[in-house]
Amino acid sequence: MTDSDTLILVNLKAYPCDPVEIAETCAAVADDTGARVAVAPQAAHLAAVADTGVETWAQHVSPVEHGSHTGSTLAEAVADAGATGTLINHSENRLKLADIDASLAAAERADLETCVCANNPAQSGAAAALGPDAVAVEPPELIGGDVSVASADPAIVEDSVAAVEAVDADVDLFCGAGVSTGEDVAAAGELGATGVLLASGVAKADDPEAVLRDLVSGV
Ligand SMILES: O=C(CO)COP(=O)(O)O
Repeated sequence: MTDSDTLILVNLKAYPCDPVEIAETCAAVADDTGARVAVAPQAAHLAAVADTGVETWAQHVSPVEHGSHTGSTLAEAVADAGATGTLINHSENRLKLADIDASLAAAERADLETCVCANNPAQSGAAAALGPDAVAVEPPELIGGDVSVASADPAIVEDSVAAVEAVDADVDLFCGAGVSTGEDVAAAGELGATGVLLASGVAKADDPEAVLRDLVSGV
């Protein structure tokens, strides 16, 4: 990838890492290099992560408005905590079609950038039809593994780029699963992705800063 707008989105899932330490590292690497690096922590950590100055995303927003929705993740609350974007329909938090649509509406109401996750090219095209800012294709069988989607199954990325482009050329295509090196980021870019999602490569790393510096070298 050669575009400094390329997004490297670090999803901390529910890993037992220090979200603020990782956020500070991401902010420092982004400042030093001009790369776009964002962190998606647990909802309860959003404000602390956003306070570091790093671009902050939620992992999910609920398909609800203000009201009687105990246990929900309200888009407006996520935005108040400092998030500027949100994942929707992650492989580990799948939603029904109508709920993806309503979560997108909630995120848009709160002025959050949106990325809907998908398993494969057909789902990528379907997700694009709902009008998010981006779709992220992440084959579930490669999530958490050592081999990047871009090398294990490049056709999934290329076909998803084409499927999204055919539906709405304004929607970006990101990819994820097994991404952990600058080479992986560069390979994703060559296939047409304009961002990567990753988790274990940073959240479980002994030296997250070294991994992040390598990752941004592929932008
Ligand atoms: O699910 C992912 C990011 O949202 C990918 O996870 P890994 O980077 O651990 O494969």
